Amino acid sequence: MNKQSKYKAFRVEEKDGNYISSIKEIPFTPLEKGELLIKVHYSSLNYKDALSSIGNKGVTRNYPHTPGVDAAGTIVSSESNKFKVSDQVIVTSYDLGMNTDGGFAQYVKVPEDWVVKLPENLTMKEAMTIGTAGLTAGMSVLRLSEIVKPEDGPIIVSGATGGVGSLSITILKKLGYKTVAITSKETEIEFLKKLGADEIVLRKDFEKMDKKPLLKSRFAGGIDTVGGVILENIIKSTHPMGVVTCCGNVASPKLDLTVFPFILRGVTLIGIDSQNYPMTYREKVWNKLSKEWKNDQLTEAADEISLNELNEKIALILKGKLKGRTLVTLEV
Ligand SMILES: C=CC(=O)SCCNC(=O)CCNC(=O)[C@H](O)C(C)(C)COP(=O)(O)OP(=O)(O)OC[C@H]1O[C@@H](n2cnc3c(N)ncnc32)[C@H](O)[C@@H]1OP(=O)(O)O
Ligand SMILES: NC(=O)C1=CN([C@@H]2O[C@H](COP(=O)(O)OP(=O)(O)OC[C@H]3O[C@@H](n4cnc5c(N)ncnc54)[C@H](O)[C@@H]3O)[C@@H](O)[C@H]2O)C=CC1
Repeated sequence: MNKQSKYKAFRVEEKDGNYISSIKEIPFTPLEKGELLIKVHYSSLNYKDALSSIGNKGVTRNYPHTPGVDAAGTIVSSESNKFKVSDQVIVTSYDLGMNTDGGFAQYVKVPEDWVVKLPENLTMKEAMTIGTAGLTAGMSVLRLSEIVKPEDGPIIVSGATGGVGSLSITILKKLGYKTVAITSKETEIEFLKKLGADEIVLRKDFEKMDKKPLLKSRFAGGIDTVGGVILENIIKSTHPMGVVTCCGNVASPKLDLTVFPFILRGVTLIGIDSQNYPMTYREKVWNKLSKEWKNDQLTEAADEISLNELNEKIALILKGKLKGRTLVTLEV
């Protein structure tokens, strides 16, 4: 690698409290022991990247910064004993795209401990169609399936047209669960049915605040990606001994609940944290995503954009207007 050379990145800068993004040329910095330099072929857009790009200090403390919690690429330089030059790898979460420059760039520099070998049955493009959203969906379904089985009843999924929601529906379908998808997008009902949703519930009918501590029990479980009143209503509508996973806060980080769903119905609430998910489980989920959970439909439906188009898509994801997955190609 020529020390003088630079690489392109989608860079967010802070100017007088405003956060401005543009494509910049960044100089390479030397690798430390245990680090890898990866030439990124694909990244993908996750909600967290949008938060990073608008200056959410809970995600990124210091700017200038390159967002992108996902990257798939080829190792071009290695100071690691675990990986060698030419290995094809995936990096998702840990600190990538948060306070470490992320995947919206032609190169990323990461510690070896964050890296997963690309599973045999996945291309880099497929891996990034899955990305952090798919890993989170996989973790959610895996945890849920340890407690409730398909014969226990339907599973409700919120934020169903989004990255985590849509991938959750496809995995649940593969495992034989009946699914109920919550969406505000009446135009996407066919999309959700094609993914495998058995029933659609409109968001406006599910986000009404109800002071009652329990609602009629309707679902064996839930995969919630939005938080707030929708998560409250899912928990209050879950069957005895059912389970709800919680990973997101696009609607709200708040929960206003009583203990009754937990102590009168034995409902379990499971928090999902993909960022620090241990490597052993991470590899297990990636292997399932590459084999029995693999879904070609979403790969085909994914939108593919370049770094130049990121700003436009970030504005849409923040408004809840994106559907499925958005791949970012760094291939030239
Ligand atoms: C792909 C994944 C996702 O999409 S996750 C969802 C998107 N992410 C977010 O919305 C992040 C939101 N985070 C925040 O808004 C803030 O971090 C906060 C409100 C949760 C906390 O901010 P605050 O300023 O109140 O906390 P401190 O920085 O003072 O920290 C307090 C305490 O918590 C620990 N902590 C902070 N952030 C995290 C984190 N992301 N994961 C785990 N732990 C966290 C922090 O280390 C402090 O503990 P201490 O023992 O004192 O070090
Ligand atoms: N805990 C973890 O490890 C992870 C958490 N997340 C979180 O999960 C959530 C979903 O992430 P993605 O699927 O990447 O985002 P996304 O933008 O692709 O999907 C969000 C979905 O929620 C819907 N939505 C938006 N605003 C809403 C509202 N007010 N009420 C109800 N629905 C609303 C959108 O229409 C969309 O269908 C985000 O909060 C993200 O930060 C994502 C990945 C990992």
